[in-house]
Amino acid sequence: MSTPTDSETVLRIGAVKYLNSKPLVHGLSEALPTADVIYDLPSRLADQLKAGTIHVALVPIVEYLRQPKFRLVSNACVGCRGPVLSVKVYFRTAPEQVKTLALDEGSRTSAALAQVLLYQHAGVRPQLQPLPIGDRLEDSSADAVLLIGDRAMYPPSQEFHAVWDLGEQWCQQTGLPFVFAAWVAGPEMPYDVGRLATVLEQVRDQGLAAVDTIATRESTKLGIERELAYHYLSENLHFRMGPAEQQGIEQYARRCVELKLIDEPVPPHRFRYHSEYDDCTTH
Ligand SMILES: C=C(O[C@@H]1C=C(C(=O)O)C=C[C@H]1O)C(=O)O
Repeated sequence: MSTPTDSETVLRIGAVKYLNSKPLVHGLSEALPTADVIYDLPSRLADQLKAGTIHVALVPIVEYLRQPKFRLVSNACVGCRGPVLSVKVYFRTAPEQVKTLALDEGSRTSAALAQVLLYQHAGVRPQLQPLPIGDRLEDSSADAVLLIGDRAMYPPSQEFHAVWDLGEQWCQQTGLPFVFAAWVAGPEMPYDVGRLATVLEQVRDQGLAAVDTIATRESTKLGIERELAYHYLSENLHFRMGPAEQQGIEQYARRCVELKLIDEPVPPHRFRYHSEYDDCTTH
C-alpha cells in the first residue's frame, strides 16, 4: 500500500498518453491508489511540471536537461537502440535543401533532436514552424515535418522525398542509445522519492511482462496490426536507462548546447542515475 509522506497532498503524476508509454503505466493506479494519474502530450506534461500543477511526470528528456530544479526519479524511461518507429521527419526536399521545419506540438526532445540531426547530417538550420496537434502531416507545407507518437506509426498518405526515423539516425551516427523521456520530479514532492523510484521501476517490470496483453488491447484501439504494436513495445523501445543510455543523454545534451537548444551546459552529475531497486548493470 502507498503512504504519501504528506497526507494532505495528493500525489499528481503526469503520464504520456501514447502507446510507447503503456508499459510504464500498466498497473500504476493500482500500485499508487491514492495518486492522481493525468494523461497528456509530453510537451504539456513538461509545462505542467514547471507550473507545479503536477508533482512528477514522464517528461521529454530535453526539458529535464533545461530545468536544474527537475530531478530524475527512476531508471524507467522511453528509449531506443535503433529504429524507434514513432519519431519521424518527412522530407519534401533533399535534407540539404530544407529551409522550413514543422515541429509536432507534442514534442520537445525530438523537436531538438531533429534540429541536431539536420545540422549534423545536412548542415542546415531551418526556420521552425509549429505543427498543431490537430493538424495532419498533409496540412503543413514545410520542407520537412516532424511527427511523434501514435500518429507517426501510420504510413503517410503522400509520397515524400525521404523519411528519417530519428532513433535510427541517432544510433547509427553515435553508436549510442537514445532516451526520449524519463520520470522526473519537480521541486514540490509530497511523496518519498526513493519509494516512488521503486514503485515506478516495479510497474515498468510488470508492464514489460504484460506487453502481449498491452499490444492486443492497444492495437485494437489504434487500428494497427497487433504484431506491429508488439514489435514496437518489445523490440524498438527500451525502458531501462543504463550506463549506455546515460552516455547517449550526455552526448545529446552537448549537441543541444552547441546549437543553443539548451541554454546552459549541463553538469555531469545530472546524467547519472543509479537505481537502488534495479541495478541496471545486471540487465
Ligand atoms: C518515442 C517517442 O518518445 C516520446 C518523445 C518525446 C519528445 O519528442 O519530446 C517525449 C516523450 C516520448 O513519449 C514517441 O513519442 O514516439
